[in-house]
Amino acid sequence: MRKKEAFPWESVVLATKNKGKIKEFTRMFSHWNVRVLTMEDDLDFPDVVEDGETFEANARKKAEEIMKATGLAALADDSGLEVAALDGKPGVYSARFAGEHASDADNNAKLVQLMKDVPEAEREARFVSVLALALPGDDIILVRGTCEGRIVLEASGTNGFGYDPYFYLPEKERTMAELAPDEKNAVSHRGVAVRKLTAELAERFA
Ligand SMILES: O=c1nc[nH]c2c1ncn2[C@H]1C[C@H](O)[C@@H](COP(=O)(O)OP(=O)(O)OP(=O)(O)O)O1
Ligand SMILES: [Mg+2]
Repeated sequence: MRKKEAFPWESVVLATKNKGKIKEFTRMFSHWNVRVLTMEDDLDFPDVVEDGETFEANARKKAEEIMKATGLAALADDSGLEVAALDGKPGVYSARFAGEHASDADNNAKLVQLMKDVPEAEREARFVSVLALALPGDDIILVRGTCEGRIVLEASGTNGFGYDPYFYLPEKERTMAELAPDEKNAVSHRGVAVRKLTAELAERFA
């Protein structure tokens, strides 16, 4: 059996309302020595306004507010898609690209609309995930993971969430939504960030 990763607290609460993220974190933390709680557990879970201009600012805000409300170590993820031909958009506005209450389908439709006249060779994009782990007290750890790919105009695959069906990974010759959960975690922005967080915790709390 795989050795459990050390975690300095007994529990961690996932400071997110995104079911796709919850699935991915739960899977990645299954070999951590920690109890993972979510908004489904009976916790005080306030709505956090994401008004920061950077992934770091929003991740920090989500983690700190949920840590304060629950009294538990809280892990937040602020993530999104940066498209080169769109000057890095939608970036921190990825969840609200097509409007305040936009669905993944609405956001993807807007992406395809804006990308359809961009030559295929110029469709580079990257996913970014910034994780903030707010520890009880004032301590906070921030890490950033990225994943490079290309935008495609036709959806492929049904795994994952968000922009995954339109995000093609040249080295895998598949979209993110065509990868199995463990394959996604091995290459994704979120997977990269989780491994950085593991290393940081090992260094600080060895
Ligand atoms: O692996 C991913 N695969 C596809 N799309 C992704 C991914 N990671 C982030 N994304 C997109 C979804 C959403 O449009 C935005 C995140 O927005 P973001 O505010 O961080 O998350 P959210 O509002 O869904 O949940 P919450 O803030 O409660 O964590 O980027
Ligand atoms: Mg959000």
